[in-house]
Amino acid sequence: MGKMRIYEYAKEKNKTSKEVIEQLKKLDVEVANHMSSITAEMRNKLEKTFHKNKETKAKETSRGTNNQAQTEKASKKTAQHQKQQSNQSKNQQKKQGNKQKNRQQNRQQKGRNKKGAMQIKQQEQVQETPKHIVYSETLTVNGLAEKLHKDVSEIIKKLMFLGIMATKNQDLDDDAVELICSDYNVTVEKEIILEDTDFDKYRKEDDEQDLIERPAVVTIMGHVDHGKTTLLDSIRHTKVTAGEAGGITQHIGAYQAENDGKKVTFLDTPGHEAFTSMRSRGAQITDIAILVVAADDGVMPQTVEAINHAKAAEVPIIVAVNKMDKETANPDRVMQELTEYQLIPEDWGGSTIFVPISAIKGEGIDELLEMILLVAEMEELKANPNKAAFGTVIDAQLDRGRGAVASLLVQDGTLSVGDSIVVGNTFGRVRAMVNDLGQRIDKAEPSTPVEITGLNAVPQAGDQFLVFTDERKARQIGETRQQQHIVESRGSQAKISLDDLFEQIKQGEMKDLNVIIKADVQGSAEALAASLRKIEVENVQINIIHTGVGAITESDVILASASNAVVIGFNVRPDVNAQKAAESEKVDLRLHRVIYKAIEEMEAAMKGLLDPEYEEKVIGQAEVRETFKVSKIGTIAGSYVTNGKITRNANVRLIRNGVVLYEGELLALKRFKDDVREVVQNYECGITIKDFNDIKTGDTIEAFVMEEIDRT
Ligand SMILES: Nc1nc2c(ncn2[C@@H]2O[C@H](COP(=O)(O)OP(=O)(O)OP(=O)(O)O)[C@@H](O)[C@H]2O)c(=O)[nH]1
Repeated sequence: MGKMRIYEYAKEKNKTSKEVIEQLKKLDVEVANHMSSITAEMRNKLEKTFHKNKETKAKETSRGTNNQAQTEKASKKTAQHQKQQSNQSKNQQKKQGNKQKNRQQNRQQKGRNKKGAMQIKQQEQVQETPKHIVYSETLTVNGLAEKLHKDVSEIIKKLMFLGIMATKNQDLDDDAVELICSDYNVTVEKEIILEDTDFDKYRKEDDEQDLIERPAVVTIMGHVDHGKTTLLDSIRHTKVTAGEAGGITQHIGAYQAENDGKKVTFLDTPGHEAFTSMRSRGAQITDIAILVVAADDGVMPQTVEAINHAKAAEVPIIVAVNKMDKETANPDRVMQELTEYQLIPEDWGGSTIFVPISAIKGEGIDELLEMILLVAEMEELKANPNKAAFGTVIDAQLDRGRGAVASLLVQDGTLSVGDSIVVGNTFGRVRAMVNDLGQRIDKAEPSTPVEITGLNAVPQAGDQFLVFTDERKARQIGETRQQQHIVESRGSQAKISLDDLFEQIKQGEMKDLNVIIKADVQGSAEALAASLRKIEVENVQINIIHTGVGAITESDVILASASNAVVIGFNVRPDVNAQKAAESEKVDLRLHRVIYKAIEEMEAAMKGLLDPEYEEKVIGQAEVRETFKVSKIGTIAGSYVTNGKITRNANVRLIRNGVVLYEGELLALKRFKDDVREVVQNYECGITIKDFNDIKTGDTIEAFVMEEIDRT
C-alpha cells in the first residue's frame, strides 16, 4: 500500500483536511498541508483523539445539540437519497425503506435549514455530479469544472481554499485534480495513452521480390576550400536535366543528377558536420561519401575528420582528387598521404576508388558519376516503392506564406500528396509537394528529395518521417511523440560514460569502446592512442575513431555522440560550443595532463575499478553536552564543536562509543535561538538531526560533505 495522505485520511474519517491538520497541530505534529503523508504513529494519535471527540459529540447530540458534522452527514444522506430516488430500478422494498428514511431526513433537513430553493439547487448539482471521471494528459480548471458538472467559479473557490490561485484556463496538476474530486466524492482516473510511437513498429519487412534498385544518396566532404561547393555546382550544371521548369533549380537540400539514365541523389550541404549531426539523431541517409582533396594541398585536418566521420558511419568513400587543372597539382602525394588512413588505390593493391577531377572546369565529372554508380551497384541499394513512405528531414523552416516547409528525402516507399504523415514530433497531411527542379509533383519514389507543406509545426533536420494510412492514427502518434519529446528533452538520453562502462561491459552491451583523442601535439595523441590500444580487458576492444590536434570542438562532440564515444582531451580543453554540446548531448569528456593517468583511468573504467564520482570529506565534529526534548521538534543536541566546523547543509552521523548509530541529514543548526549557516571549532550550538532523536550526552556528531573527485 502506498502512503496515505492527510486528505485521504480525512475522507476516510469523514472529516475535512483542515480538521485533521488542526487536530495534528494540537498533538504537536507539524504537517505541511493536506498532501502531506500520514504515518502510522500519527494515525494512532489521531484515532485516539477522534474517538474521544466522537464520544463527547455523541453525548452532545443526545442533548439535542446540532453540530456541523451532523449537518454534513445529513446532507450527504440527502444526496444519497436523491440518487436513489432517481434510480428507477431499485426494488420496491428498498424504495419503501428509503421513502420512510427520506421523509424523516427531509423533515430533519427542512428543520435545520430554512433556505429552501437555494438548497434545492445545490442538491440538484450534487445529483448531477458524476461518480467517476477520466482524463488524460492535463486538465484545466475549466475542463475539470465541465467534467464535474460544476460552475467554474465554484472550482476556483475550492482551489483558493486549498491555497491554489488558478485562472480558469490554467492547467491543474494531478494532485489538485485529485483533491478537488475527492472533495466531491468523485473518483479520478488518469488515462495514460500508450500509443506506440516507434516508427519501426509500423514498418513492415519487405519480401525480396518487392525490392527494386534505388538511386544512391551521396554526401560530399573534405577540407575547407578543397572545392566541395564547386563540385556540387558543377555536377548540378552538367548533370541536372534542366528544362521543364525553365531550368531553375530549387535549393531544397538535395538534388538528383543523371548519368546514362541512372539517377544519383546529392545532398546539398557539404561537410561532415551536417552529415554527422544527422547521424547523431539516428538518421543514416548517406550511402556513399565523396572525399574531395585538393591535389595542390593534400590531406589536411578536416580531410582526416571527414574520413573518420565516414568510417564511423560505415559509408564507402570515393576520393575525388580535385584542382587537377592546377600546375602544382600532385595527385600522387594525395594518394600517398591517404594510405595512412587505409584509403589505398586499386593500383597500389587497395580497394579505394580515386577519381582525378577539376570541379571548376567540369572535368572528370562523368567518371566520378560512373564510379558512384559502380559503388552503388556493389552496395545493392534497394527499396520497396509500393508501400507507405519513410525517410528523413534534410532541412525545414517556417515560411510566412506557406507555414512549415520541410525538405524530405524519401528513403523507402512512395510519398504522395494527401498522405497523412508524422514527421519527427510534428504531423499533418502532405498539402503540396515540389521536386528539386521546382516542379509540382504528386508522387516521390525512394531516394527522391522533395519539399512539402502541410505540417502542424517545423520539424528538425535529421528527424525521420513515416506515412500512415489512417489520418487519426497519424495525429495520435504525432501528438504523443510531441509529448514524449517534451519529456525526453528534460532528461536527454544518456551516452556512454566511463562511470557506467564496466556495467555495460558486464552486461555484454559493450564490445567496442569508441574513443576520440584530442591533444596539444600529434605526438602525444599518437602515443596515447597506441597505449590505449594495448589495454587488454576481456571481450572489449578500444576503438580510436578519431585523433586530432587542438581544442575539443563541437564537431568532435557530435561525432562522439553519433558514435557513442568518449572524448579524451590531453593538454587541451573543450571550447565553449563543445562544452555546451557535451552537456546537451551527454557526452563524457575526460581531460588529462599526464598520459599514464589517462591510461590508468581508462583501464580502471574497463575493469570496473573506477572510483566513485564523489568522495566523502569529514568537515568537523561536535560533542553532545546536553539534550533537550521539544515536542514539536524532537531532540535538540546542545553541542560543542571540538574540531573543524559543522555546516547547515552537511550530512551528519551520530557516533556513540565509536559506533556509528545513524547517518543522515542535519535538520537545524542554531546558535542560541538563531539559525546559522555554520558553527566553527570551540563554539557551542544546537543541532537537530532529521528523523532521528535518540541522541545522548557524550555522543559525537560528525559532519561530512560529499566532494567531487578531481581525476585530472
Ligand atoms: N583551380 C581550381 N580551383 C578550384 C577548383 N575547385 C574549386 N576551386 C576553387 O577553390 C576555392 C574553394 O572552392 P569551394 O568550392 O568554395 O570549396 P569548399 O570546399 O566548398 O569550401 P568551404 O565551403 O569553405 O568548405 C574557390 O575559389 C574555387 O573557385 C578546381 O577544380 N580548380
